[in-house]
Amino acid sequence: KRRPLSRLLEQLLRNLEKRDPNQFFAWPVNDNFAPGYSTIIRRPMDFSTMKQKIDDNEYRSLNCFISDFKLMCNNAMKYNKPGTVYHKAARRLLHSGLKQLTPQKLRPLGD
Ligand SMILES: NC(=O)c1ccc2nc(N)sc2c1
Repeated sequence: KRRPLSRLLEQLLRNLEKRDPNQFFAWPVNDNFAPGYSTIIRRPMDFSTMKQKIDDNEYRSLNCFISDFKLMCNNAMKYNKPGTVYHKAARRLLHSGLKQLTPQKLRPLGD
């Protein structure tokens, strides 16, 4: 917790979770309610797993954290057909979440 990166990531995670009011991304997707999920999605990811990785100091950088966030959203856009509530929620979460994670001022300097 004391590590500066952990504190930052925990704050960012809380903000991302607020953008998922239906909690579609709160827990690992279960094959029982998502038929064939584990055969279609090779690398599952969800907010609870990201929280555990923060607590276990598994993220070495903000970029690693952002990669897991993108993975989680892209998994949902792969498994769920366009037009479904899940696909729409994933696309919306990805775009609004990235705006928070990579605002212009945070982007590396350069062209
Ligand atoms: N994150 C997801 O892809 C996701 C979440 C919840 C859910 N519930 C279903 N019946 S399919 C499904 C997919």
